[in-house]
Amino acid sequence: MSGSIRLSKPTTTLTLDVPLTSSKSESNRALLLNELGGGKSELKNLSSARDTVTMTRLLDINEHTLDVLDAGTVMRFMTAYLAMGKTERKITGTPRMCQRPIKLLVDALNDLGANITYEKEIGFPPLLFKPFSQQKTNQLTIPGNISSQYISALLMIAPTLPEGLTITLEGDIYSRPYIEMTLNLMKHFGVSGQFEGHTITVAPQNYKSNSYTIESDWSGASYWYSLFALAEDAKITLKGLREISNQGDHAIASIMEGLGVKSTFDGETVTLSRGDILKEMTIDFKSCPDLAQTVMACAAALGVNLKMTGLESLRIKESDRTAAMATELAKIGATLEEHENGLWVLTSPDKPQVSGLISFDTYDDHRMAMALAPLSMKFDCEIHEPEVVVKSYPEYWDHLEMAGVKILK
Ligand SMILES: O=C(O)C1=C[C@@H](OP(=O)(O)O)[C@@H](O)[C@H](O)C1
Ligand SMILES: C=C(OP(=O)(O)O)C(=O)O
Repeated sequence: MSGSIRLSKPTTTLTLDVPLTSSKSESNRALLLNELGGGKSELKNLSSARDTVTMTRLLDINEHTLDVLDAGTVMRFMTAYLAMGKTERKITGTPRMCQRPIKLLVDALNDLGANITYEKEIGFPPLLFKPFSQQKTNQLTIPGNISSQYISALLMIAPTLPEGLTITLEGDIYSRPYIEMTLNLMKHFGVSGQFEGHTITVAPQNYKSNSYTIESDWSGASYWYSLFALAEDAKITLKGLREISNQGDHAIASIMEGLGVKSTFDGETVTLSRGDILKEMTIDFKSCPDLAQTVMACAAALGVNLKMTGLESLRIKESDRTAAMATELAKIGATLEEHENGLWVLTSPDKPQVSGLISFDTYDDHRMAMALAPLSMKFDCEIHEPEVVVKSYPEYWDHLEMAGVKILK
């Protein structure tokens, strides 16, 4: 694929009839839980996402230095796993990964009895591991509003500790559905934990083998909701999605009702249909931060204004996502501004004044590329570095093409 691709809208009905990729969040948990349980579980429908390919590869090899590339879950989950190990190891990642904070998790693991140090800057990868000595405490306190991945990582290793673990979450709990996904999958593999108020307790227990079929990716499905909302004519059926899902991003189904998309569930299939579009929406993304870019781009193109909260964690993801979206959506005349107390306001143009090709940058961030691509239903678009999508949805451009989007490579 070249340095950029050009997208233009289909000349016939936009039609998707192939399965989505499956969830990298579920896949990466299932892989680690299987490893902790002796590696005998049958995991079906693992994601093709590079983050999952990386997780599989790193659990398989026995090398000193592990490179997670740009996969946040792999960095955080493997850090907890390696911290419990008996050998000296190192973990590193892309330059951006080495700017994503990890001190809260490292401090928590060191309090437990791990021996982790920083190779370069304190608080950031690369990390160096010496063998775990012995459990020093079974009580930890950690802020709940920075990254749920720290909490998921600690929970998954918790039952393997001789004294188990109680984690108290301080402050607001962000990305809570991801913590619940972790506990639900732990339960599937034979380990129970109690989440009451701000406290999660996991007693010492053994993981057991079990088979598990990974669900399709609701975050990946969000782009199809946006494509549907913006297309003149579309017929979209999304497969392998559960109405009662482990993934908090199934919230896209209710959010998109305000942007004119209704969902009808039938077994594991969701069919999209048209509804009314609101003029303005107020949305809290605290539980579903990965949906924010999709919803902002779609709303901007539909002329819907948004008042948003829960966007704090977007700054420390693959890119500084709020800054990146402000820059890119300005290209269709929308403004995204931060107000007091964590409020963000998207002011969308009534009729975007766009002439000619819009050229979108993607900031090494898969979700920038995937969230902006649906704008091609309304404008001719160019997407730079389209290969970034491999992180979570490698088939994205192929699926768009199959659905009828014209792609010039
Ligand atoms: O645990 C997970 O699988 C994830 C948790 C979320 O991160 P934060 O908890 O850091 O918000 C989410 O943004 C990420 O894509 C996947
Ligand atoms: C934030 C994301 O992933 P991670 O933190 O696992 O890199 C994402 O997929 O949007």
